[in-house]
Amino acid sequence: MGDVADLIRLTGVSATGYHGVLPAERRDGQTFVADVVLHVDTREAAAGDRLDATVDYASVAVRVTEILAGAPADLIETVAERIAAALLADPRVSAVDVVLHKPQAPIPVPFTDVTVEIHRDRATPPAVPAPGVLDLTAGAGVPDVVAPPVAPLPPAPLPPAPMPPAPLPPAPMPPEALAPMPTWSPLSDAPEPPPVAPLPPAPAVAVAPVGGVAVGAVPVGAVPVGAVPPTIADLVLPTGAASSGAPGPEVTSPLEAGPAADPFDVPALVPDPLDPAAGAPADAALPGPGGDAPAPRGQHAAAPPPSDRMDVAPEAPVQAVLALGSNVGASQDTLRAAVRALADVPGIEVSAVGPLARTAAVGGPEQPDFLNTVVLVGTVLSPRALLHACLEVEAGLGRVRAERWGPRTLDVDVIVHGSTIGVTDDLELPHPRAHERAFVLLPWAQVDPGAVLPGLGGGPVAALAETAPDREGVRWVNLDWWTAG
Ligand SMILES: Nc1ncnc2c1ncn2[C@@H]1O[C@H](COP(=O)(O)OP(=O)(O)OP(=O)(O)O)[C@@H](O)[C@H]1O
Ligand SMILES: Nc1nc2c(c(=O)[nH]1)N=C(CO)CN2
Repeated sequence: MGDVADLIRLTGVSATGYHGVLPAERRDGQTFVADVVLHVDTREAAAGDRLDATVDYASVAVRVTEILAGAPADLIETVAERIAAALLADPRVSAVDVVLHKPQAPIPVPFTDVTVEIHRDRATPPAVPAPGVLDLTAGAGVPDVVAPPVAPLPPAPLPPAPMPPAPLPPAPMPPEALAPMPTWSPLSDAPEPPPVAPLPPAPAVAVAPVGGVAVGAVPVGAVPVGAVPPTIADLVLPTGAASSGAPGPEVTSPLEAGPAADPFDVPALVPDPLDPAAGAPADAALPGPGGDAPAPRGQHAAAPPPSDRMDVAPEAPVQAVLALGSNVGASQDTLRAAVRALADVPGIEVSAVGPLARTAAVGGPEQPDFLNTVVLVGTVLSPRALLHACLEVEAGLGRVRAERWGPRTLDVDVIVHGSTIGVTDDLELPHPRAHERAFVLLPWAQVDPGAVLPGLGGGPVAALAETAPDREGVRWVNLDWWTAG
């Protein structure tokens, strides 16, 4: 058998794992990808056309995934060795080649990938026992960190713009092998984990009304086992399905909408103070400390005139886009709480929630990756009132402003408010850096593929996302985190 040069090659098997020496790697996880080559004499299987006489590549893929998502190791060398050991445990395999990729490794300069590549055979056996053998020895293999209790699925690779449905992970596994992803628990890494029942498929429409949606404590990076990522079309809110109360604004591209339906339409930027319909001052629309409703429309004629265009409240709801980010604490829970808090603000109707992206930090000191998403809202608040609502939500969830672009529990930026374009001391619209931030543009383009960023440097959001310098640092963590939670 050893002299036969038959090879079974399996490439691109990926899973989120918790390997690495940095605490953030142990806490947040990242994508690991394995390519394996099995040296197997395939003649007997071919002659009899018998699967049982060869190595079932689907089982190999599942086993590799278990190891990638399994007990954390400091080194990818160790993970590669474990894979080699597990595959060589099959006596029909005379040798294995393993390439282990860590494309999101914390390397402080641009890079594409880092790999280790090993060859093991009967003469050069693996340096570690196969996981499962290892785990039977007292104390061995017990991970020293607490990782999410649910094994995360590999993040969906970024779809090429302009946004076809996100492809499934590349492993060529049959459906029955895909559904029961192994569960890894920090307390036991049992050699043969019981199969996990797949959840029902993800709902057809991933964008949910906010009111009344149950909030589950989903750990960062976790995707419900068996959940099928929604298609991009699923992520686009059907008009009118947005809010729990009055119909929400249309969430369509200004390119697609006719002039009368332009979601970026706002009244004149500098309203006639004598015209009561022209706009309310920011404070009238801001929720009070007790959550007061904004001033009823038509009752603000006596209010002082707006101080600048950012205080002009639109007559009818306009669409605004808010970008949310977090890289301190239980980020996914924080983002979930933030969306709910925004939805609770009088004058804001959340109409769509974007997918969750894990993104390398842009600017600032060295810091952990962010979780980012965008939220589309319809609002009757003025731009400044909307900003203040965002700042209050940040503060309510514990944000402390320390250093610029430093780590933060929660950041909520106003990206656009209707068609408002302007710069004041405290607010610039559109957000001055949105056009170059893939961590904003990619989730936005996912949830509204036809979106257009107005203003200088603006353009179709999907196209801007394609050239944004931080694009390579963005990975989908969870396409339906909002509805699946
Ligand atoms: N479009 C905008 N959205 C949010 N804040 C803005 C905007 N334009 C100006 N600001 C001002 O920026 C101030 C600082 O915001 P913040 O601390 O969130 O900045 P940052 O998130 O660290 O950096 P960046 O603005 O690059 O995202 C806010 O208090 C607000 O007054
Ligand atoms: N990846 C990422 N990088 C950032 C982010 C963010 O939300 N995500 N926010 C910043 C300031 O708002 C600065 N840098």
